[in-house]
Amino acid sequence: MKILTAAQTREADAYTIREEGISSTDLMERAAKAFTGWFENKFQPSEEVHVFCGPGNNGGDGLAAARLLHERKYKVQPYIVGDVSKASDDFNVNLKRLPQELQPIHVEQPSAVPELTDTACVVDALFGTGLNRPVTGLYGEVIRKLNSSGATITSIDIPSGLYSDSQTPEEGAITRANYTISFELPKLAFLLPQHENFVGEWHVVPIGLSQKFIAEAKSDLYCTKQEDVQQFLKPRKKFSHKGLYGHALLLCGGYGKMGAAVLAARACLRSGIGLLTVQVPQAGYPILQTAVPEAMTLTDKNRKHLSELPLEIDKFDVIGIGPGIGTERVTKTAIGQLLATTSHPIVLDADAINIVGASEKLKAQLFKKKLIFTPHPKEFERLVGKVKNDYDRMQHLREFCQEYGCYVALKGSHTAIGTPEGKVHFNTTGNAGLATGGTGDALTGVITALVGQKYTLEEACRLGVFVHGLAADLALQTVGDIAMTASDVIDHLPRAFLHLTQPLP
Ligand SMILES: NC(=O)C1=CN([C@@H]2O[C@H](COP(=O)(O)OP(=O)(O)OC[C@H]3O[C@@H](n4cnc5c(N)ncnc54)[C@H](O)[C@@H]3O)[C@@H](O)[C@H]2O)[C@@H](O)CC1
Ligand SMILES: Nc1ncnc2c1ncn2[C@@H]1O[C@H](COP(=O)(O)OP(=O)(O)O)[C@@H](O)[C@H]1O
Ligand SMILES: [K+]
Repeated sequence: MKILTAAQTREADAYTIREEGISSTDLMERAAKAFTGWFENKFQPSEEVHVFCGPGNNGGDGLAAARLLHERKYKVQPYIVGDVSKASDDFNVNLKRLPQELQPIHVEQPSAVPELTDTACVVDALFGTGLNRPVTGLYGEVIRKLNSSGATITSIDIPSGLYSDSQTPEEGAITRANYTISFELPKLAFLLPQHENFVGEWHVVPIGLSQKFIAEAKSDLYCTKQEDVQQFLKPRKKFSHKGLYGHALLLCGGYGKMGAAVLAARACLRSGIGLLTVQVPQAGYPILQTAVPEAMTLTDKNRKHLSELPLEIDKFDVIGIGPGIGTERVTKTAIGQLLATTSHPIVLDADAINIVGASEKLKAQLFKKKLIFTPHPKEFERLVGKVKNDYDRMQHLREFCQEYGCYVALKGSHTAIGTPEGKVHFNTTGNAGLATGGTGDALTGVITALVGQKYTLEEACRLGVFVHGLAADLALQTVGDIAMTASDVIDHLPRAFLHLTQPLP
C-alpha cells in the first residue's frame, strides 16, 4: 500500500472526480459516510457529539458528518470556528444542508467553546491536508481548549495542525486525538513515533479514490500489508529436501548472553531454514546443544567471546551475526575478517552494528555487499550519527541504504525498511508486547532463515518483519502485551506462517 503526500492526495481527489464524473460534493459525502460508518461502530447514539469545523473541506467533512450523525439520532452540536467568509464551496454546500434544528455555534472567541465533560465526544474537523502553516491564534486556542478537556477526540483525516509529510513547526497547536480516521490511505505522519500522542489509534476508511491514480502515483513510501507478503511467500514443494531450504550460520552469543543465540536459533528454525549451524564461544556449547537440538553447534576457540570465523564459511548460504556477541577487540577483528572475505549475504544486528558503526575502516568495507542491518533507533544512530527528529531519521535511513547499497530494518512500532533504491516500507503488524529483551534477536533469526531460503533481501526484510509482528499479534490473544516474552513470539511463529499460507476467513 502506497503512502501519498498531501499534494498527491489532492490530485487523487481531483482525478477521481474527473474520472468518475462525480462532483466534489459527492466525494465529500462519501468521505463523511465512511467516517460516520466508523464512528457509529465506536460510539453510541446516546453520546453528545461536538463537531468543530474549520473553513476548508475538512470542515465541510465535519458539517456533512454532523448531519449524518444527527440523522442517526446522535446528539450533535456543530461549531464553526473563525472567519468563514472565504470558506470552500463544499463547506458552504454542506452548511446549507444542515437541517433547521441543527444550527451551528459560531466560535469567534475561545470562550465560545463550552466546558466539555469526560463523556463528551469531539469530532475534530478544523484542518486536514490543506493545512499550509502552523496553527496559531483563535484556532490554536480552540485546539488547546479541546486538548485540555477530558473529551474523547476523533480527528477527521488527520489531527488538525499536524503536517502530514514534514516536521510540524514547534509554534503550531496540534489536536491530541484519541482516534484518527484517514481517507483511503495512511499518512506518513501516522507512522512516526513522535506523533503517537497526536494521532492516537488510527484507521483508514476507503472512499473510492481512483486506484489507477494511486497505482501510477510516484512514491517511495509504502505500508506492507498481508496481501503484499503473501504474494512472495514460497510454498514448500512435496519432493523437496532440507538441502533446498538453505544452510544458515548464526554467529551469536557471548558469556552471559548465550540466550540471544538460543532465541535467534529457535526463531531461525521456526522460519523454515533447511539447516542451521550456530557458532558460539566455548562456554555456550552445552547451552546450545541442550536448548536447540535441531541446530549444529560449532565452538569458537575463545571461551567467552566470538573471535574467529568457521573454517568452511563459504558453505553457508547466509550469515546472521550480532545478538549477544559484545564488542571485545577479538570480536571486532572477526567482523573485519567476515566483511573482508565473504560474498554471502549477511544479516547484522545488535553489537555487530555497534562495532561497524564505531569504525570508519569497517564502514568502508560495506560497499557492494549483500547486507541487511536490523538496528533499533539507538543502534541506528551509532551507524549514521545523531538525528534531529523522526523525519530526519527517515532521511538518514534512505541516504544510508542508497550510499552503501544495503537494506536496513529500522526497528520500532512501525519498523521502517530502507532499500538501496531509496524506498521505505513501513510494517503494519506487531504490538507493544514486543518491547521486551530478546525479540530483536528472534527477528535476526527469522530474517536470516528467509535469506537462506533464497528470498530476495527486500522480501526477507518485509516478510520477516511482518511475520515476526504477526506472531506477536497472535501471542497477544493468549498472553497479552504485559507478560509477552521473546519465547512467546517464537512459539507463535508457526501460527503466523499458517495464517499467511492459509488465511483465516
Ligand atoms: N473533494 C475533496 O477534495 C475531498 C476532500 N476531503 C477533505 O478535505 C480536506 C482537505 O481540504 P482543504 O484542501 O480544503 O483543506 P483544509 O480543510 O485542511 O484547510 C484549508 C483551509 O484552511 C486554511 N488554513 C490552512 N492552514 C491554516 C492555519 N494554520 N490557520 C488558519 N487557516 C489555515 C486555508 O487557507 C484554507 O482555507 C481533507 O483533509 C479531507 O478532510 C474529503 O472530503 C475527501 C474529498
Ligand atoms: N512498542 C512496540 N510496538 C511494536 N513493536 C515493537 C515495539 N517495541 C519494540 N518492538 C519490536 O521489538 C523488537 C525489539 O528489538 P530490539 O530492540 O533489538 O530488542 P533486543 O535487542 O532485546 O532483542 C523489534 O522487532 C521492534 O520492532
Ligand atoms: K482534522
